[in-house]
Amino acid sequence: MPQSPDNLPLALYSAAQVRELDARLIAAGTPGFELMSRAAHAIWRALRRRWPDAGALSVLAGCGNNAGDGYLVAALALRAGWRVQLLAVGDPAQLRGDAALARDEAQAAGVTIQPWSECAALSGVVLDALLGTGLNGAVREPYARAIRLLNASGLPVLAVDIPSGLCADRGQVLGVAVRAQLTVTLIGLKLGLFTGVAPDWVGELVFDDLQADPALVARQACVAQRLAGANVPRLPARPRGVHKGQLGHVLVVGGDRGLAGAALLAAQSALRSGAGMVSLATRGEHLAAAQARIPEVMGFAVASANQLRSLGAAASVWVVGPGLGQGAWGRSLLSLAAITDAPQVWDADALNLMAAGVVKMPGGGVITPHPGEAARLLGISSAAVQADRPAAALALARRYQAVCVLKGAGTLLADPAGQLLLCDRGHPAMAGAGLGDVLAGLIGALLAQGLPVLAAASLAVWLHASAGERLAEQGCGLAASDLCAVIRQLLLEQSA
Ligand SMILES: NC(=O)C1=CN([C@@H]2O[C@H](COP(=O)(O)OP(=O)(O)OC[C@H]3O[C@@H](n4cnc5c(N)ncnc54)[C@H](O)[C@@H]3O)[C@@H](O)[C@H]2O)[C@H](O)CC1
Ligand SMILES: [K+]
Repeated sequence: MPQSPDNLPLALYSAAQVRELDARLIAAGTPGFELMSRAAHAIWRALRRRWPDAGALSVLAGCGNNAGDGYLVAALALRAGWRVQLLAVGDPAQLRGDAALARDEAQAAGVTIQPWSECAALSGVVLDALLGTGLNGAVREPYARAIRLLNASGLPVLAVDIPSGLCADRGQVLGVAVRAQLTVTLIGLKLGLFTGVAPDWVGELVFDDLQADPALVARQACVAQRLAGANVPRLPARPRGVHKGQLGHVLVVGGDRGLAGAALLAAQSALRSGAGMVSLATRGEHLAAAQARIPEVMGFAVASANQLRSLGAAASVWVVGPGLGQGAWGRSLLSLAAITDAPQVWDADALNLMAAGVVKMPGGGVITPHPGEAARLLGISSAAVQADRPAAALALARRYQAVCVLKGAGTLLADPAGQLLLCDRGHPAMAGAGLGDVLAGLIGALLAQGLPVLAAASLAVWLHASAGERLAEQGCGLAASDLCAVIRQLLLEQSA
């Protein structure tokens, strides 16, 4: 069965770190060619599991060790009775070291090496053994042409280690990339397989550690960690005698005229996620709706910062921004938040006003930008944010001395010290209105219940993405109130 996200390792590496790991394993006594042979067997197992009756394999081979993996898979397939064609996009004479050995072993097994050409007829399953972690820039010809023709062929593709053309560090397409149905990645997970645009190019992901010594792997520095398994924080167990006063008081500030829903969703989320008390500071005209929808929430009509002051003093956590708007009312309330010591979560228009230089969040809180808000906060384009999401998240965490939750497929969390976490749960159906408000309220509730800032943001992101995934896979709509209910269910499951 394909590995579920929780079966994958937690460490995410850069291309350079995986090369370091390769070198460490070789230095520790495992020959590079042995690693390559193990890689080939892992790829061949995954290929037969996914396409057991294909019977035919076309290998597109480059000139590095990624190609070496491909040559050895071609030999395994031929020995298993499959029809095999190996098309060399680069000059096979350029192969060096282990890759040259692999080429020679393939030829000895009867594999015929044909030069790739535009009119080469591919058939069966195609093995992308063109480029791996050695990709060093936009894909050059003739590799680019070969990749375009492969993508246009509609044939099933297994990518060796990483789809050719996808940057192993940032998950960006460098000119052109192979769109794979299955990627078999080796020795270490690359960050670029989970961030940027990778989820649309990698397909099903299978990992094989090539029997690497776990103690040696544990010593290898990584660039990020996945939020999964042991890495997902948990709320402290509640003593039987606990009362709501010990579970924090979240103050949600937002809901300008016509924008009440966002603030209500944030308040509802904070309440459903276990905060002891939740207050909503909003426009007076919204109070009736707020009380009707969530009677447990204490609603307060505030017209200016002065009316917010006493309310704010009673709160242990502020969630500022949902439906705040960027007018005088929102600016007035935000100016008080900016001088408040309580831990804060700034979202939506609070971030836009901060990007405009109106105010700055006190350090030590959480900012939750989507790529557009992140772009405004960094003064760059959204495309630039998406082109290097890890760098954007880390830059925002440093600039605002806050935990940055950079939302989107493969949500990233960065802290000012440079720690980077990635959540690979979620679902495309989550790209909708209101879900950011639910996340902001959820982070506030977990902060209010005593989790440290990064832990609260991490658990919230994981719960939010897992709940969205569970609802979407059940074919349910993603109404924010349904999401709150599943988040509560997940919290109960976690504490069971
Ligand atoms: N023992 C090991 O090291 C193992 C490695 N594994 C596989 O090896 C690749 C990494 O191999 P490497 O030789 O470092 O690089 P690549 O094969 O990815 O590519 C180098 C090759 O590609 C050409 N090239 C680089 N950039 C471009 C570009 N922009 N356009 C065109 N061509 C480019 C370059 O000239 C070289 O010819 C790793 O991914 C694994 O698949 C084994 O899996 C495990 C053992
Ligand atoms: K590849």
